Amino acid sequence: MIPLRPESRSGSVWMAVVPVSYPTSVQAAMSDERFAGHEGEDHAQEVAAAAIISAGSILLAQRTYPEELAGLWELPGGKVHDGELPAEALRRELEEELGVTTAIGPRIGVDVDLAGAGSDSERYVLRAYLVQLIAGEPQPLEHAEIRWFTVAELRDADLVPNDRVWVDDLVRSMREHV
Ligand SMILES: Nc1nc2c([nH]c(=O)n2[C@H]2C[C@H](O)[C@@H](COP(=O)(O)OP(=O)(O)OP(=O)(O)O)O2)c(=O)[nH]1
Repeated sequence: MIPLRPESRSGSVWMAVVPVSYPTSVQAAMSDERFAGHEGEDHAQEVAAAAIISAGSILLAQRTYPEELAGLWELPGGKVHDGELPAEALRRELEEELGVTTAIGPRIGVDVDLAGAGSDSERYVLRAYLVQLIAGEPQPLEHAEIRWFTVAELRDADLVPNDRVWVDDLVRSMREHV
């Protein structure tokens, strides 16, 4: 069985979570990303990843491919398609990968350059967003497994290499959402 929401341990209530409104400045910054970089040759496609944090734990997903990443843990998410906003793409990916409805919040951590993430010659940049679960019970629809990690477990986890730079930022957010 998949360990589900960490609140089942603490007994606190999850189902009452409602979408949050983010400040206009945050929304504007997120919208602007669709147009960022289109001027020059330096344009990078985005991979959007979700930091789903609750009761001091974070939901990670175990990759099945490619071979060098199989078995490692990542934030669920995926590539932003042409014409999509990052938040739209992330909501779509989380519906596809976990079967949940989500609200996408502000960015967390630094941008990570992904060398050769695609089969094409595109450059990719990986970005993480704080995300709230709105409806549905997360399921591993496209991953080997999903699991809630405590701070200690996250520090010890076999993360995909690119995500390791985010650990301190994730821990800070986990401590704010206890
Ligand atoms: N989703 C996700 N991808 C990550 C993370 N860290 C990291 O290096 N990546 C890399 C792995 C992949 O090279 C790329 C994202 O690919 P993906 O396979 O998740 O995205 P996707 O579903 O849209 O792509 P595709 O397989 O359909 O082409 O970013 C992370 O935390 N989450």
